[in-house]
Amino acid sequence: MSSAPILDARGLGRRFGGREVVAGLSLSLQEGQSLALIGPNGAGKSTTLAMLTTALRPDAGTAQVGGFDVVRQARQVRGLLGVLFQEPALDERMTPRETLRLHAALHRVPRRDVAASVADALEAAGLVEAADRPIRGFSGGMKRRLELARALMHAPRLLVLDEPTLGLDPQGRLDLWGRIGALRARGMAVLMATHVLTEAESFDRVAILDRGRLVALDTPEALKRAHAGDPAASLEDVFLALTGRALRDEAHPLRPALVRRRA
Ligand SMILES: Nc1ncnc2c1ncn2[C@@H]1O[C@H](COP(=O)(O)OP(=O)(O)OP(=O)(O)O)[C@@H](O)[C@H]1O
Repeated sequence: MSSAPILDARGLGRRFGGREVVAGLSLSLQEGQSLALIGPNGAGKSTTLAMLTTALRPDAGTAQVGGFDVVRQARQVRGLLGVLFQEPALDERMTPRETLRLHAALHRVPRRDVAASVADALEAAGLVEAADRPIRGFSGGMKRRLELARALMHAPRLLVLDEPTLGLDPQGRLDLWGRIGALRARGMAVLMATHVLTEAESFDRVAILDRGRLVALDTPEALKRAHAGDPAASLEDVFLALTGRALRDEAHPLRPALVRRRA
């Protein structure tokens, strides 16, 4: 049981309006490992994460988290996941304390533990002083820290991040990376989709997605050796070698994904 993967997806697929957006996608992740999903806009990264986190029903294949099926056992799956979506998901009229209390209630944290667990999360997020102020006036970095602390409150076994540093200033990015790095060092499994290839470099394995298909999956070093012929190459070079197209390293501020509503 201990060697069972925390995440196991086989032949996952999804269509929108007859168009295959994700096709035949298989990947797995062991406890304590990290996997970065990279690919250009529209490659299917967010759709993949939405299926793996039970937000979207796959129309082909299967996926399990901790041995639970993402479609038939969605509630158990959600209990094992901490998720940071691409688009901030906070009610800005609420305060951090209210937000964390609500999360504790939704995840059935025992009543006697709620105050301590909210206090720990506020401390971890560096939001003790701002705990009772409406989120509305917070910086992007403060909101992200709150979302991360909330995602970790129910001690998830797998943290799923969709473009976690999108929209953050350099200091906010650095701060968030420090936090995610510390979690990885403590053995939390992390699955992340990103455009920022330098952020994927430090992950145990990198999956390259292009037009909904997995084109390579290996350690960053092995990908560079095999596809760019040079261990000093960048993941950008690997993507270019595999697809013949460049992949921009910078997150675009006006990406359509930010304004699109997912069905
Ligand atoms: N609800 C939807 N309805 C119709 N098409 C969709 C929907 N969601 C995603 N798509 C389409 O599926 C394709 C993959 O989108 P997805 O958001 O998964 O890609 P991505 O790799 O995450 O890109 P980005 O980095 O821009 O978010 C895109 O062409 C997108 O327009």
